[in-house]
Amino acid sequence: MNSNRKNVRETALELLESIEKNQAYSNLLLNSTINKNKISPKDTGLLTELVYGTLQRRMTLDFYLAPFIKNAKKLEKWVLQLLRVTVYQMVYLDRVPDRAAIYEAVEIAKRRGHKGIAGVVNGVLRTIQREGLPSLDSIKDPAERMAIETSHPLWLVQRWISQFGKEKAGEICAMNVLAPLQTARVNLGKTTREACIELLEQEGFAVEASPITPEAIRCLRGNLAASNAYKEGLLSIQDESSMLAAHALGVEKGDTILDACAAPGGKSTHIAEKLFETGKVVSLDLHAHKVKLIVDNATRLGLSNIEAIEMDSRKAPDHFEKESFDRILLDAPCSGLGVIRRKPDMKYTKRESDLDRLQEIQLNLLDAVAPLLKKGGTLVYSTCTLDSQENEETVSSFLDSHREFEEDASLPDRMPEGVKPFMKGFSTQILPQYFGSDGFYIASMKRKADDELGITENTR
Ligand SMILES: C[S@@+](CC[C@H](N)C(=O)[O-])C[C@H]1O[C@@H](n2cnc3c(N)ncnc32)[C@H](O)[C@@H]1O
Repeated sequence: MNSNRKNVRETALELLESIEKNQAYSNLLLNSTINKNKISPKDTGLLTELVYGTLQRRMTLDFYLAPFIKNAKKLEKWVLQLLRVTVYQMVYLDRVPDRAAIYEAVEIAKRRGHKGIAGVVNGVLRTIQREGLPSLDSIKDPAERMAIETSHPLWLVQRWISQFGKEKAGEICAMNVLAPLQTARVNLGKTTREACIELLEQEGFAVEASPITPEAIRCLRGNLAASNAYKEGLLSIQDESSMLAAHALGVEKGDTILDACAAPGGKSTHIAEKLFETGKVVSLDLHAHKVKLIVDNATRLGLSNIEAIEMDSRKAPDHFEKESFDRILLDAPCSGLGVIRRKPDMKYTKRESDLDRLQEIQLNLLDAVAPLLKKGGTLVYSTCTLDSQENEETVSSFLDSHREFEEDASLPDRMPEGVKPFMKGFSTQILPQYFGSDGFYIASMKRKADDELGITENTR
C-alpha cells in the first residue's frame, strides 16, 4: 500500500470532520481541498468517492456500526468518522480488500490518537469482519427502513411518500445515494455540440451527447471545469434539468428578459446565449459577491448582453418601469431537495420546519416581478426542489391572487422531446430518476393580453 493512498484516507477523514463541524457545503470544501493540496486526478477519484460515499450513506453506516460500539457518546467524533469511512470501504468498495481498509484505519488511529484508540478501532472493525453486519430486515416500518437503507431523514421520506407515493419516493431516495455525473452546456453562440465533444476528446475527456437536452454533454471521465474548452468559454458546468428553464422561457432574438434570482448566472448566461448577441438579460441577485460570479461567467463566455445588478428583487418594482420585460424567469430560493446527490450533507442539516417560510418568500418574489412583465409575456417559475409546498402550491396560490395571469398551455411545445412525457400541461416536476439529472420544477405562466381580461376600447 503506498503512502499517498494513506494520505487520501486521512484527507477524507479531515474533510468529513470539517463538513460536520463547520456545516460547510461538501462540494465547495472538497473542490478547495483538491485545488489547495494539488491532489492528483487518480487520488481525486478515491477522495471524492470516500467523502461523498461516507456522507451519502451516513445513516446506514451508523446503523451497521451501532451494535459494535459500546458507548457511542464517549467516542470522539473523529474516531466515529474513521469507523464510518472504513466501513464504507468494506461494504461499498469492492476494489479495497477489508484487511487493507482496516489496517489503514488502525494506522491513522495510532497517528491521530493513541494505542488505546487504535485498539478500539481495530476491535470494532475486526468484530464486524468476523460477525457480519446487522440486517436491515430488522426494521419493520417501511418508511423507517427506506430512511435507514438510503440514509435520508425519516421526515423527508414520509413527506415524499405522501407527495409522490411509496414507489417514486423509494426511487428518489435510491438515486440520491448515487454519484452524479458532471454535465455541461455547450455555448451554441460559439460552437456546435459535435465540435465541442471533438475538442474535449482531443483533450483526453470521455464525454457524450445528452439524449435529453440538445446543448448538453455528459462527462464520463475528468473534470470539465479544468478543460481548455471551459476556459475558452465554449461550455458551462450545468445540470441538464437546469438547462430546461431557458427552454421553457421560449427566448426570441431581441427580447429583454429579467432573471430575478440569477447568481451564479447559470440560467442568465444560457438565456444570453440563446439571444445570440441580441436583446438583453437583466440579472438580479441579493448578494454583491454572487453578482460578481454572474459577471465573471458572462465575461468567460464572451457574453455582452447581460447586465448584472445587486438588488433585492422584492424591490424590483421601484427600479424598473411596469411592463418592461418580454419574459421573466424566477428561479426562486428553495429547499434544494432536488440536488441532494450533489450536497449529501444537506440530508442531516435540514429540518422540516426550514421549508415552511420558503413559500412566503417565493410568493413575495412572484408578486414583485409580476407587474414588470409585458402583457402577453411569459413568466417562468422554477426551483431545484421536490416539494409540492414550494412548487405546485406556490404557483397555484400566485395564480389565485393574480387573475391577469394564466397557465401557459404551450409550454410542452418548447420543451425537448424526452421531457414531454413528464409534463403536466403548464408545468413539470422532474424527478432525479427520470434522466439521472437533478430534481427540478418548472411552471410557465402567461400574462393575459387586455382583450383576454375583458378590457376593450370601451371599458379601458
Ligand atoms: C436557486 S439560486 C439561483 C441560481 C441561478 N438562477 C443559476 O441558474 O445560476 C437562488 C438565488 O436567489 C438569490 N436570492 C434570494 N433571495 C433573493 C432576493 N430577495 N432578491 C434577489 N435574489 C435573491 C440567492 O442569492 C441565490 O443566488
